[in-house]
Amino acid sequence: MTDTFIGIIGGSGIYDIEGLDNPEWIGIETPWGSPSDQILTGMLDGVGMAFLPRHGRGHVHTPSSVPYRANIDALKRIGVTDVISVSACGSFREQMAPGDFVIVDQFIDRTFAREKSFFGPGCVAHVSVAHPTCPRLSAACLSAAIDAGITVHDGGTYLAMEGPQFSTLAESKMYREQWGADVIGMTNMPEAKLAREAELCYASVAMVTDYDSWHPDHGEVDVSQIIATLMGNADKGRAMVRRLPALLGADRTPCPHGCDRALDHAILTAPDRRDPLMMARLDAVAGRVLGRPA
Ligand SMILES: CSC[C@H]1O[C@H](OP(=O)(O)O)[C@H](O)[C@@H]1O
Ligand SMILES: Nc1ncnc2[nH]cnc12
Repeated sequence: MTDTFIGIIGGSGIYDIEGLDNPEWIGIETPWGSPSDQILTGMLDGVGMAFLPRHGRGHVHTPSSVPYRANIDALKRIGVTDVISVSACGSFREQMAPGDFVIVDQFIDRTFAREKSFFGPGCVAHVSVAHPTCPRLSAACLSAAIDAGITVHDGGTYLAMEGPQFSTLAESKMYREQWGADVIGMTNMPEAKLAREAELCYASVAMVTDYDSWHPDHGEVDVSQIIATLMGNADKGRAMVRRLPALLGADRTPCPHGCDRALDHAILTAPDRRDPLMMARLDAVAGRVLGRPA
């Protein structure tokens, strides 16, 4: 049994969370560089909480420039056990309307200009992301959203695009009609893959802000509309977060789905061929299986 420590990665429009006991912004450096910002830590109902604004306060990072590896490493390094992404997304489904939440359970990764792994030459590893989100953590998010009176959809496929431009009409139609995606955003990949490599449970709560560009009755997406929808629904996000500690509890049992043991059989590089510099960089992410430097 360990202590639950919930990490929230706040997306566009979410740069702070309220209501923490003993709140403190702390600066963390990682072998992968600086995270997007300092991390706000504190307690909520007796459970440790950490909040990291994905784009930084003041929104300085584009979806491509977000330091995804540093963000996940920093959360792991301070002891976070469960990471919840709260993001804005466009919807490909009539019934997933602006203001609704979607508990994402699958991804199509169309990003191409980002570092996608902690591993590499000198320490090669392959983890499974067949089920990229944690069912236990996702179920807690679903319950929290329902308890908060939010219209929430249980499951959905998130298409992660590179951006920063929104999709063309042809792309929007293809993702929706041929590829079966339900929502679209620019940030949950490689974040989810990196969380799996770091043996962190990861859930994605996506708030629908628009119908992208496919919908005949809605104009094309624009950023002011997205931010207006986000601001108009910010209380919902806060209400959901407030309920999470009670649902997850302070004492954490091992993940029944194995998220916290994802590296058990993943590392291929023979111990005597491992690069010591890589080993040092992986101290937080893979220390459980590689051993931590003395
Ligand atoms: C604000 S418009 C597009 C921008 O919003 C979403 O960010 P996040 O996922 O961090 O909430 C989307 O992915 C784009 O990065
Ligand atoms: N339509 C959209 N496409 C990509 N990212 C988004 N974030 C919010 N709405 C979006």
